[in-house]
Amino acid sequence: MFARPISAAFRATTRPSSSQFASRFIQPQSRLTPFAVRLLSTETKAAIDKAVESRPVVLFMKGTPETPQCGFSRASIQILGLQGVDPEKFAAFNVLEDEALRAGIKEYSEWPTIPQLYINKEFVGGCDIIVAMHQNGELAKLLEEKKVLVPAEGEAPK
Ligand SMILES: N[C@@H](CCC(=O)N[C@@H](CS)C(=O)NCC(=O)O)C(=O)O
Ligand code: FES
Repeated sequence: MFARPISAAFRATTRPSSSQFASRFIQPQSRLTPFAVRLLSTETKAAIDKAVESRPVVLFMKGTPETPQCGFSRASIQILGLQGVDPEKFAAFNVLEDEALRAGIKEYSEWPTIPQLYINKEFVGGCDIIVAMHQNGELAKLLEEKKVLVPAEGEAPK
């Protein structure tokens, strides 16, 4: 399932009524507050939960696997391809299609940048981590363990 956009779902669920609108934006008590301001709405969180659960391997990226719009997303998708991730077990979500997703995923994962990789609903990391895990063999081990690779010829499908 490559590049199935969830922007429609986001648009449908994140438009607030005027009364909801104010409550989405909690003002910090002071400029020195140690706590981050929470912007992630329940609706956006639910939509991201759904995206993360949609397939075993999920990449939030800029652009699509066929046409990445950033080198970090391109490198990440290339590595998943090189590793032999089964397209049936993979979904990509284009954050450039939805501002709520682009902002929301950063808070959801507590990670400030795109791309972001999830495997079996667990956040793995961004591009640097994907590259490092690709180089040190950890990614191959993880993908094998989670049975998300295209079966080798002659191997029974998992
Ligand atoms: N070092 C990062 C590189 C990714 C990165 O720096 N992404 C930037 C530029 S594409 C980003 O997402 N900035 C925030 C944004 O564009 O919303 C990683 O390991 O993933
Ligand atoms: S879009 Fe400029 S570095 Fe990713």
